[in-house]
Formats: sequence, C-alpha cells, structure tokens
Amino acid sequence: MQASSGLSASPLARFLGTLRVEGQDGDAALQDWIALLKPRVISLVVFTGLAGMAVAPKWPSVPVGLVIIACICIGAGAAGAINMWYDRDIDAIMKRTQVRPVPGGRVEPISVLVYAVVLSVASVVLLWLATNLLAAGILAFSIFFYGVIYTMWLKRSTSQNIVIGGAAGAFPPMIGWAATMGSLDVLPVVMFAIVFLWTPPHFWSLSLYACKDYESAGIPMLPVVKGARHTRWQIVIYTFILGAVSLVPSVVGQCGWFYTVCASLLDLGFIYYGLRVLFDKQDDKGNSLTKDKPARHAFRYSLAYLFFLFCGLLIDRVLLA
Ligand code: HEM
Ligand SMILES: CC(C)=CCC/C(C)=C/CC/C(C)=C/COP(=O)(O)OP(=O)(O)O
Repeated sequence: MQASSGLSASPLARFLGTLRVEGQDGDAALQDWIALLKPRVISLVVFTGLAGMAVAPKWPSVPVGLVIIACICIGAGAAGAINMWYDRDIDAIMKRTQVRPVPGGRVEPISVLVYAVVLSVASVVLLWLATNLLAAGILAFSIFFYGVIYTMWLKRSTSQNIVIGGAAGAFPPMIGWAATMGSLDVLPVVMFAIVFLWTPPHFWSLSLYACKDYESAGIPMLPVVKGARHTRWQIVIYTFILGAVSLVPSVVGQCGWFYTVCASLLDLGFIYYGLRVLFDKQDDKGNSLTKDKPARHAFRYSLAYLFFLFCGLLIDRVLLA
C-alpha cells in the first residue's frame, strides 16, 4: 500500500516530478496535483464505470465513450480531492497519509478546494452535455456523497461510516450504464450492490492493520470502536453476503456460465481469505500476532476480486453473448 500518489516508482512519475507548476503554491509539482485525485484508487473505480457502460445492450460511439470514462475519472478524482482538502487535519496525523500534498505543505488548502470544485462541476456538466441528465445527476450525487456525506459527516461520526459511505464508490457502474442507455435496469443496480457489499471487506481488511493510525487520529473505524475480533467476523459475514449477491446476475438470467464460474471461484477465494483473517493468530483482544499478514492478503485479494469479477461479466456479456 502506498501513502503517496502511487506514481513514485515509475519513469512517468520521475518525469512528472520534474514538472513544476510555476506560480502555484511554490513547491507544488504536477505530481502533487495528480496525487490529489487518488489515481490508484480511482483506476478501479473507473474500470467499474467502464464495465457498467460496456455491459449495456447499446454502446456509445468511441468519442462519447471516451468522454464518459473521462468524466467518471475526473469526477471521482475531484471527490478524492475534496476528501484530501477536508481531511488535511487527520491526514497530517496518520503515518499513511502524512506525505500527501496538503499535510506535506506543498499545496495550499484553498487551492485544493478550488481545484476540486472546478473539476467536479466540469465533469458533471460535460457528462450532461455529452450524454444525459440521469448519468450526470448520479455522478453529481456520488461526488456529493463521497466528498460531503462520507468525508465531512459519516467518517468522523460512526463506525458504520464505510458501510453507508461505500455507496459513493458503488455508483460508477450505474453512471456508465445510464450514460449509454439514458435509463437504469436490473444489471447496473446489481453491479452497484456488488461494489457496495465489497467495500466493507475491502476496507476493514486494511483497517485491521491501519487501526493505530485511525485511533491516533480519532476516527471511529470499526476496529477502533468495536475491536479487531468483531471486525474479523464482519469481514467474513460480508464475504458470504457478497458471494450470494454476486450470483444474482446468473439467477436473473443476465449472464451465462462463464460469469457464474468466475464469480463462484472468486467468491470461494474471498471467503477463504476472510476465514484466514478470522483465524489469524491473535492475542486475547483479537489483535494479530502475525503483523496482520492475512488481513494484508485479504485487502490485496479484494482488489483482484472486483477487477476479475467485472472482467468475467464483460467477457460473458460482450464476447460470449
Ligand atoms: C468508503 C469506501 C472506501 C474506503 C473507505 C476505501 C479505503 C481505502 C483506503 C484507505 C485505501 C488505501 C489508500 C492509500 O493508501 O492511499 C484504499 C485503497 C484502494 N482502494 Fe479503496 N476504499 C473504498 C472504496 C473503494 C472503491 C469503491 C474502490 C474501487 C471500486 C476502491 C479501490 C481501491 C484501490 C484500487 C486501492 C489500492 C490503491 C493503491 O494501490 O495504492 N476503494 N481504499
Ligand atoms: C464517481 C465517484 C465520485 C466515485 C467516488 C469513488 C471513490 C473515490 C470512492 C471512495 C474510495 C476511497 C479512497 C475512500 C477512502 O476514503 P478515506 O478518506 O477513508 O481514505 P483515506 O484515509 O485514505 O483518505
């Protein structure tokens, strides 16, 4: 897991790091402006939007398709920037986030806010002009949900923060579909439900080994409030619920054998990784004695799970249909 933009190791990152944006906040590099958009996280968010668009019965033209993807990318990134603007106080406390552009002192908070609002509005207006009001409305709502409802309210007030807040990250498949079709249907709603139910085991696996950080910042994440043992159980419970819901597309006749096989195997994998987290060697409070190795594996697996599940759906509906 990376605390910075995630671009640091690549030649592209070294190149971007050399590009200084003159006259803006002194030391801000282009790399920092990109980091504010949480590029690694939104890569998977955008992929789920692409999947929602591509599994729809009708495809947009290539230019419109590219605009749809760009708008989801910019809108999700802008929401991430609102999050980094608002969370600058707690990001400065947590080790994982201390090096971000705002707590690192490389970008002024007010610049981040202006940047985030301009990108948010631009992404929504462009999507509206290029497609329709439904898609643009869902994008606007997701940005609001992540940037305001989750970040400014839920994150600091309840241990169910990411369960409810997870809705924000689950909307992109619906945006992709709606942008193409102008309406919604069963499949994009099921894709929403899949990402929604995937978010708790995704995040709680990470939160088990980032618990100290959240505790020091006073954020009521589940392991901080209810302890590690409770969180381990919740991860397993959600992998079972997710497993059931991931098979709904097969049950309602929205896809064929290929997706069913992929989903079943991926579900068994997630349950296996969840059970490893549950049965990790622990002290009497449920804290890991193995440096949370199983939780780290479960977090990594969660990323692969969602990517390959939606790949399976794409192959099933696009190539094998
Ligand atoms: C409320 C919902 C969510 C929370 C609280 C959450 C939290 C996190 C956190 C704290 C990280 C570590 C990021 C870092 O170190 O900078 C992370 C990583 C990641 N998340 Fe999530 N996440 C959520 C939803 C999602 C969604 C919906 C997606 C995509 C569909 C996603 C995709 C990713 C990816 C790809 C990474 C890995 C980034 C890397 O490799 O550095 N997350 N998530
Ligand atoms: C279309 C649209 C607007 C989609 C939004 C997608 C999106 C960016 C979802 C949230 C993912 C995420 C990184 C949450 C972490 O928040 P955090 O603040 O708890 O994590 P942090 O501690 O790393 O900042």
